[in-house]
Amino acid sequence: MADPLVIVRNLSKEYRTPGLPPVVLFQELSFDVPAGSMLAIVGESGTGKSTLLHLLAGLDTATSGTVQVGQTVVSSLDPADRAAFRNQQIGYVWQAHYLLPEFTAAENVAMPLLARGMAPPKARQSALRWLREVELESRAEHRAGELSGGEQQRVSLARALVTEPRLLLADEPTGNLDARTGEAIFQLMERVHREFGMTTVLVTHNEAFAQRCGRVLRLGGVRASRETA
Ligand SMILES: Nc1ncnc2c1ncn2[C@@H]1O[C@H](COP(=O)(O)OP(=O)(O)OP(=O)(O)O)[C@@H](O)[C@H]1O
Repeated sequence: MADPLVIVRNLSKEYRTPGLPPVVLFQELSFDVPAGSMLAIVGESGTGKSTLLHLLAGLDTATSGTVQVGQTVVSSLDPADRAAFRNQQIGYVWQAHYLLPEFTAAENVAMPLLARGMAPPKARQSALRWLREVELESRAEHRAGELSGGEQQRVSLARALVTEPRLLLADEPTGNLDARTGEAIFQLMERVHREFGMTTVLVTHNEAFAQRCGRVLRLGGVRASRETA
């Protein structure tokens, strides 16, 4: 078994609003994600799947417990260091892909590299390479707003991968797509995982996709049960 890339220990998350009962998402959750593996997070709506992904990415802070990615204890970073950690180590595929519709596919994919200060021609070259990987090079010069939902999700995947992150996090990447397009996106993620050994954690409502990941973490109420993770 490979060394863990992600180590989660005793992670709890609850929301407290004065005058309202606390919302407890999960308590004392502990699991590892071995380097090079693919983990699905499943569970009913509202059980905290997106919140857990946010905690892994350092987009949110836990009530207690720790999240470590590689040598970085994400849960103890200040906000500026968390942002730097995300830019350097995390690729994130959002459910609503958040592409900039007026910019071309290539420009959208290049953006994380430009944000790092890479020279535009070099960033463009990498963007085109990743658009080729997601089989969308022919649409590189089309505005994102002109692409179909499935094509936009492929651009979003290329944008998440262009920085060659250590960890790919995807929040229901097939959620808004028809079954055939969802299958194509999932196959693409499987291929990236296989060919690049990309450690991948994805949230899905699709049990068949979850089983294909090999490792499943099921969230349910205040108790999170581990199946094969
Ligand atoms: N600031 C907040 N205050 C109180 N409750 C919150 C707050 N933010 C999120 N929640 C609650 O936390 C719960 C978990 O939300 P989350 O989006 O992580 O669930 P999910 O499992 O990803 O759901 P879905 O499958 O519907 O996307 C929800 O019930 C939500 O209302």
